[in-house]
Amino acid sequence: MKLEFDTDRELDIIAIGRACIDLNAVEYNRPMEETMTFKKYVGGSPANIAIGTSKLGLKAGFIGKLADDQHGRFIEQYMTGVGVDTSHMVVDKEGHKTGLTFTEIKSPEECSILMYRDEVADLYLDASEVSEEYIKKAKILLVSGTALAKSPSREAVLKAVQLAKKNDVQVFFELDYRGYTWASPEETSIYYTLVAQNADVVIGTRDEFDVMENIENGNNDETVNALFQHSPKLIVIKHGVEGSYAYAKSGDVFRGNAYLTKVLKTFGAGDSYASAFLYALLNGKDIETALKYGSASAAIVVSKHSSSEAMPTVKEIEQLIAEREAVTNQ
Ligand SMILES: Nc1ncnc2c1ncn2[C@@H]1O[C@H](COP(=O)(O)OP(=O)(O)OP(=O)(O)O)[C@@H](O)[C@H]1O
Ligand SMILES: O=C(O)C[C@@H](O)[C@H](O)C(=O)CO
Repeated sequence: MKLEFDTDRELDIIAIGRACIDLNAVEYNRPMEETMTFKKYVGGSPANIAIGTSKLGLKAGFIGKLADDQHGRFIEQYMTGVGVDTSHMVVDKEGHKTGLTFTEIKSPEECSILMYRDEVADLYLDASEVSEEYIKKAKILLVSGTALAKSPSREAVLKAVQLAKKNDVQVFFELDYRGYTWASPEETSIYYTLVAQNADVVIGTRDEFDVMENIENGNNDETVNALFQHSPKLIVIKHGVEGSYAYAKSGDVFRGNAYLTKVLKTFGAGDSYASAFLYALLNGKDIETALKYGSASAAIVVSKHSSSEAMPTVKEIEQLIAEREAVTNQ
């Protein structure tokens, strides 16, 4: 099964949401309390996906709000440098700051993030800063769930979704749940459900779908059956190193296996997976193949230090898939 896209568009994907800074522990395999040095990268799930898809040769754009400071300028320069169209990244004029994420790498299995996101510029994106002319240039609008956490960013995203639907831009919703910015589980569930029901494709971890449904230990079949009553035609549910499942509205279910690797840290897996999954779908690959691209891309990123800078090339992804298939076929 393949997804069809309008080929007559200037951009492949526009991501909307946060572009921030990751500060990744340089001395890893120790707790944050003992970590003295951090390396700076661009971060924020939708920014990572825009960077990842751009490195794979897609034409990616971004809608977001940056702080009017050195960090904001670093993000804009980095994203432009890797080929992302930053023409719709607006600069905040009210003194809001860049979101920071410190990452703790205690061991390859035990990683966590510590977010500083009070009064961050990205959540001040205003609906008036979302342009229909820009959105209609894209094949895909990629929405990050965290951008729904607070107004005015929430309304900006809802407007972007409305404009995408009006202009036949496919809406991909990455649940991307970061508890820190949300007021309550009920509020998250309401906005996640609203956007998921209006999306064409929904991607998230099992835990994130539980957040959407405001339940514990949810069941994939029940989740997808409920969403298939609405707009979605494809739903991807990720289970970490256990792999992922893609459910199509037709009833087909595809399994994506993780590629085991020497893991340095686990964060960045989801964003690299989404980038390569999108790349493969946009390049006419079937869903089974797209799952392999996503898993291979994630395996490469979890073996490296960053999320954004470590995003692989198509050649690296295809090489990893070919190597693993050669071993399996022996
Ligand atoms: N330890 C691992 N080794 C190899 N591949 C992995 C590992 N963890 C995750 N992956 C791959 O990445 C995909 C997405 O991972 P996961 O379900 O952890 O997403 P996520 O929670 O959104 O990621 P993140 O930690 O970046 O938020 C998995 O389906 C799998 O293919
Ligand atoms: O999404 C974030 O804001 C932080 C990311 O940039 C970080 O690299 C990560 O956790 C990716 O999963």
